[in-house]
Amino acid sequence: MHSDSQSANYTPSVDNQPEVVLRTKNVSIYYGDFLAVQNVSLDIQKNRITAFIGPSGCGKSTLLRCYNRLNDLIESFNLEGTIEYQGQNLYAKNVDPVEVRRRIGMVFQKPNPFPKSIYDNIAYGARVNGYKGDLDELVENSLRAAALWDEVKDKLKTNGMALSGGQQQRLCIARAIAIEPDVVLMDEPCASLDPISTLKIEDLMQELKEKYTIAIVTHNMQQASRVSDMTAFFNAQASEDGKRCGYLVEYNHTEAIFHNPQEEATKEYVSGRFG
Ligand SMILES: Nc1ncnc2c1ncn2[C@@H]1O[C@H](COP(=O)(O)OP(=O)(O)OP(=O)(O)O)[C@@H](O)[C@H]1O
Repeated sequence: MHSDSQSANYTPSVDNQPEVVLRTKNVSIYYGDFLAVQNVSLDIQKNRITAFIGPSGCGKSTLLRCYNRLNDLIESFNLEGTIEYQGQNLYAKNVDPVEVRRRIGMVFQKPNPFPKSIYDNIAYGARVNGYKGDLDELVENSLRAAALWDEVKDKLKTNGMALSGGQQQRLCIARAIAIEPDVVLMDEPCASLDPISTLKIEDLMQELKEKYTIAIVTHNMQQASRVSDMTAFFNAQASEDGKRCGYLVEYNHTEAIFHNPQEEATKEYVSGRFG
């Protein structure tokens, strides 16, 4: 199985040895008996944007959710292989998933602000974590970092749900960074946004990567080529039982994936000739 994935799982010899934040080693992911993702190895590098691209069902979101142990909430979920965060096994028995999610935040496809004021959307996590600093300052700084402050500074008591979709998504990003994570995972963060809001989020990502490491799942190849430094292309193929299993075809600098891919499948996918 996976003849091309075996020649692949292509990872570049990386220049300047950037620091690895999340190391994925031979990871296979199951939902019950179903092997959703097979044998993925890739490193997510510090202060870079890593994009996961590939056809529907190849396991991009499944893998992304493993990085902050969100799949733990699914009873049938099982992971083989290892994911190391800052050199530590993320799935070791003594690791607290709640602490993992504090360090590795997530922004979802559909903006999901709390049905609370804009202010409380940001302050909530800090309060829960027993934040001792100045909450007003934290709210302002987080909203500024998410490029939302100027639009909402006069209505911080307004319900977050009353904002536009694009503003809600930036509020969710502000909420994610308010708890000062290291990594922000984004699962198709622009899928429900108009082109202008999408560009705002893309610009924002460029600013955020100065401080955070970002991994993003996107269906939008232009977006991957515009925003990411590294791109992982996944595909799915039928296993013996006819079920489709995802695997990593190729992982490299975004420029190489889009302009000089090593694998035929990548070439076809990025040129739109896939399937
Ligand atoms: N909670 C779950 N229980 C069982 N199977 C699941 C679950 N979540 C995902 N899957 C299956 O795992 C496979 C990978 O799904 P996943 O959503 O990770 O793919 P994806 O590449 O992100 O797809 P898309 O681009 O359509 O979002 C699919 O076959 C999907 O049906």
